[in-house]
Amino acid sequence: MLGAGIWGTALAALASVRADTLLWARDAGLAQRMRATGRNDKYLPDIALPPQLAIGDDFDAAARHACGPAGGLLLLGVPVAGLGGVCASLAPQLAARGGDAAPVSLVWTCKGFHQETGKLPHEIVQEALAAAGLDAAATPGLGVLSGPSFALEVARGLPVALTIAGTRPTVAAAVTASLHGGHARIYTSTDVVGVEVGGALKNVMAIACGIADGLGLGTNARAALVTRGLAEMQRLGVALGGQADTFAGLTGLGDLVLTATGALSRNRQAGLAIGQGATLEQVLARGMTTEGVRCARAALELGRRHRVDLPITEAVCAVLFDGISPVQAVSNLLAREARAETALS
Ligand SMILES: NC(=O)C1=CN([C@@H]2O[C@H](COP(=O)(O)OP(=O)(O)OC[C@H]3O[C@@H](n4cnc5c(N)ncnc54)[C@H](O)[C@@H]3O)[C@@H](O)[C@H]2O)C=CC1
Ligand SMILES: O=C(CO)COP(=O)(O)O
Repeated sequence: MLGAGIWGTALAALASVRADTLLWARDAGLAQRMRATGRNDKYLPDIALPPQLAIGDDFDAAARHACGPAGGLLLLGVPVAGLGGVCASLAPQLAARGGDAAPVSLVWTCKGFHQETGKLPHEIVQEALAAAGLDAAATPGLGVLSGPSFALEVARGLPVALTIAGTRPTVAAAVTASLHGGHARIYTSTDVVGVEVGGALKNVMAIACGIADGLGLGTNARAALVTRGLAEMQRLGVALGGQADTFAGLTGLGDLVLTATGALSRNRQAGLAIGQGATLEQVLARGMTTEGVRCARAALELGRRHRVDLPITEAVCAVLFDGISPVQAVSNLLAREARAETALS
């Protein structure tokens, strides 16, 4: 597992029950403390890490751990902003593998789009590997792991269901072998785009729901935002090549409901604070990974490029970046023309 934030640490602990697992932290001090105390004091201070989980700060050693002749699974626990850099750093290890080596799978867990270009995570990964000179034959099986999963609950051993969408069957098999069982259930999919769009946009919708709740608009308003937010996620996902059905699943509706309503969501917390009068600067100063803030503008731009109407995303962007008050944004949404309740048009 590359990345020892809250999600990377929780997933690595889970994987270590079934597979020989090494967790890489870029912060050498954190890695050292985790080894010494058996806890990640920065991200998961109340959780005792399993003693069998290996922890290190040597990136190449971590990459080698999963890239040996016997094959393996590289799970990436970094946010979208770190995805391309980590993949570029992995390329030499992947390129050095012999043609007869067993398959390696490269699976990311981030939820968002590239902040400036709007690229989806799989595009960022493919471009980073190609730019680092990796040819198609050496490119590992790729996949995205997503679904409703607050890291803290997973780390506490509570039940969770996740979906792996991969480019090859070996990817789903590797993730299932490492994570399925006990309190974690793994479903498989081939819809990488649908899973990625769901994961990215549900964060924007969670900000919208947080804003509405922060304003005290009530549970009717929240239900309306969840439902029409899902329609928005599905419209953009289908326009980008995803499958409509995916949005009714764990990585669409499931993660949307969790994030839009669950108190542990950082995106929802950001929206709540803004609805209660905080500024974006104040919210960002808390230093929490809030992918919905990072990718909302890119989502809107993707919608424009593909002629997809994204009114809730537009309202969130107006509040976050254009100085529109939350009250005004809600009133703009309500003032839209009456229309048929369809998802895809
Ligand atoms: N926290 C959660 O419950 C879940 C989070 N996710 C997703 O997982 C991703 C990571 O989120 P968290 O673990 O929650 O964040 P976090 O803030 O707890 O940890 C982020 C980790 O990535 C590292 N990192 C940050 N920027 C980097 C860069 N440029 N290069 C290399 N490493 C970098 C940090 O050092 C840290 O170890 C996000 O995209 C998030 O949406 C997905 C499912 C659940
Ligand atoms: O993706 C998540 C749960 O599935 C975590 O959501 P937040 O990033 O809003 O905390």
